[in-house]
Amino acid sequence: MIELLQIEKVYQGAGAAVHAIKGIDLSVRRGEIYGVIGKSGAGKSTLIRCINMLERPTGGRVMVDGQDLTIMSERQLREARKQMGMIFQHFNLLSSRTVYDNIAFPLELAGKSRAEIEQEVAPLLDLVGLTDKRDQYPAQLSGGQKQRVGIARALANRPKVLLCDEATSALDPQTTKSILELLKDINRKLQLTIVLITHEMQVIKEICDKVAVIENGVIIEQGPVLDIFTKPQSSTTREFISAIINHDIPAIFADTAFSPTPLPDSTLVIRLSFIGDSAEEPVIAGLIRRFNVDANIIYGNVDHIQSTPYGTLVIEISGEPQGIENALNYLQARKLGIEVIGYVTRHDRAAG
Ligand SMILES: Nc1ncnc2c1ncn2[C@@H]1O[C@H](COP(=O)(O)OP(=O)(O)OP(=O)(O)O)[C@@H](O)[C@H]1O
Repeated sequence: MIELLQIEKVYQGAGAAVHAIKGIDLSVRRGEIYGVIGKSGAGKSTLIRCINMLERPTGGRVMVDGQDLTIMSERQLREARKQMGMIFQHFNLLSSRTVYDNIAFPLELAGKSRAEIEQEVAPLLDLVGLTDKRDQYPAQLSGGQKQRVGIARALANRPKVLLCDEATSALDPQTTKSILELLKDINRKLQLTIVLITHEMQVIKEICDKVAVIENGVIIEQGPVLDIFTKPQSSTTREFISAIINHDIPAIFADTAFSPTPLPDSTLVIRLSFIGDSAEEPVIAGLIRRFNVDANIIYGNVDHIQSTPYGTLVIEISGEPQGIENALNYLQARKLGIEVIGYVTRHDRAAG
């Protein structure tokens, strides 16, 4: 549905030029919810604004539904933009217009009649749960209600894509949850493709199918949310995830020197990630029974990414060297995420 190919964006200001986006490729399938996460200044806003050409990339191509937006005239672009609704952190509602008239605004611009507008707006009010607020003004609404108006307005032209620019960043956690649920709901009901940018991993965890991590104008990691959460590759990604899942080495190992290979009289510390049904399997019990080793759980956590259960366990396996190797091979042969943290001698372990 959306293909970004080698997108570049250089801002030429009065001072030095800012290279905000450096050769980004991104592919979003129809019906997908794709999240882009990054720290302040990483280039998120620039990137999402390149998708609807609010910001013109200085290089690369933007393909939406098979059309190349970068070669369009302003007139063609105005037409193409109708396929893409957008919502904003600070809602950007017109304060002098009622809820109804805010949602009606894009339809008025499109030259629709009063009757046509009523026919379109009424179901949108219903969809976002604001039918009883239709005649109120933005100042009379809560933040969550304002964003619902923003969503309804963004959907007025029946777009295929919804772009969300930090849409929940100004909202409290409870309201954030309800807005994310609404986005998920319209994604399903309307087969809408959603691209969102955020600096909160919780948002990605709640509703996204895929995620890209952006840093200094470059995508440093991308893939299905479950994969990125259970096998983060970069320190930035780990940092984002650590807000929700603890991927750090437990504190008791803080000063421990780990060896990548077995040492005389050492134990093995590993991190296991479970996804889906295997989260329920009694893996540790099996390990102890089969290989005559001991497994000491140092850290454990079970959570859900949307409806999929996943867990992380840090365990220390001790026993005869051959038993430990057999246990590791057994775990690696199963559909579990395994990360070998390292071998540690019992002596170091006691000191740590
Ligand atoms: N209009 C502009 N002119 C010059 N530089 C800009 C402009 N807009 C953004 N930048 C610069 O481009 C870089 C990326 O900014 P951008 O707003 O895309 O990041 P962001 O990840 O959305 O950050 P935030 O979360 O703080 O909004 C930053 O260095 C920023 O200062």
